[in-house]
Amino acid sequence: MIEADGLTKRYADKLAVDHLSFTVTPGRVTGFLGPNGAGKSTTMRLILGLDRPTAGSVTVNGRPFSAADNPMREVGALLDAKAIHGGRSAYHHLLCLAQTNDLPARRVGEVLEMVGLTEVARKRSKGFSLGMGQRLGIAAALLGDPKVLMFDEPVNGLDPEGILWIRNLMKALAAEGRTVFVSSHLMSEMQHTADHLLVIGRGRLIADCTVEEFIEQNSEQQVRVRTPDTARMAELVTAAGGRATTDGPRLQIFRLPVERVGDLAFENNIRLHELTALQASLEEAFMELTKEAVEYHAAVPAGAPAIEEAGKVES
Ligand SMILES: Nc1ncnc2c1ncn2[C@@H]1O[C@H](COP(=O)(O)OP(=O)(O)OP(=O)(O)O)[C@@H](O)[C@H]1O
Repeated sequence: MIEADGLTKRYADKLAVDHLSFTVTPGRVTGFLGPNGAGKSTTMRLILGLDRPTAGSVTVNGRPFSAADNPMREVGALLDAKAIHGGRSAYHHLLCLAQTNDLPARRVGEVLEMVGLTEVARKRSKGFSLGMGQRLGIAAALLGDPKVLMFDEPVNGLDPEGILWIRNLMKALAAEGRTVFVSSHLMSEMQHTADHLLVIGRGRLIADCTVEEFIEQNSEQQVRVRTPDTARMAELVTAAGGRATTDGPRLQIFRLPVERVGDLAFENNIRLHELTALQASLEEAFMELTKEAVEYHAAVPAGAPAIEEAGKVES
């Protein structure tokens, strides 16, 4: 369990983390989402006692992490996968960590097996690919068999197979009753991985809810219909308080639930060839919610077409 209470971090005139209060509970994957520069890494560093808060506090299993008797048994963290001595083999890197943290040497073989690095364990990690480096970082995090795991952007730069592996690992660790806290700016990834979401923008908490609640609360439901009578259907939608845009034989309908659209067609004897409820993707809901909180916006070239309706998924 991780509990933050009014957690705040200021660097000179930059408020990186702004009065964050949240609880990360065991048994589920909690996704920590926010655009670049939102304060995710700073928050994770504060949790691990690598930085001191300007105000507020954060505890791991009820105590500040700096007070932990055996830190690696309590929290396993993957912050920067490249922070490994490249001249050492994966085996020696882990053995060294085990010895300095009073952990049994047999754990080295066990975690190497868990992350699939047994065959290359005696090779220097300098030659490791990005994915192998991530696996080694995760092996180190698992070494102390901790109840709390924190991963900062673990899928960055990984191929689809590596992403799937990390996703399944996180779910399995949560299913064992561990607290799994994972940051990402990839919404689509969190949609498949997280049970619960903490969303931050400019250091502030802007959502603390399940993935389903997040989409429901932050995206507009839309309905798509295909009908030979688009003009009449569009009129009825407008009269009922909705909005419709035409796309050939299809209508995209906003502000009316799918049941209401179906009833309107039925009551007015309009033939429908399609009636589909569209739910915005997590990506879209996230962009909508954080658009005010993004630090740096790219300038849109004058005359560039607006991109709309991207990322809709059928629900
Ligand atoms: N040591 C530091 N000194 C000064 N400013 C810092 C320091 N560390 C972070 N910041 C600033 O604090 C803000 C939050 O940064 P942080 O790295 O926590 O964000 P993030 O959400 O992890 O972003 P990203 O996804 O880009 O890694 C940023 O504006 C960053 O520039």
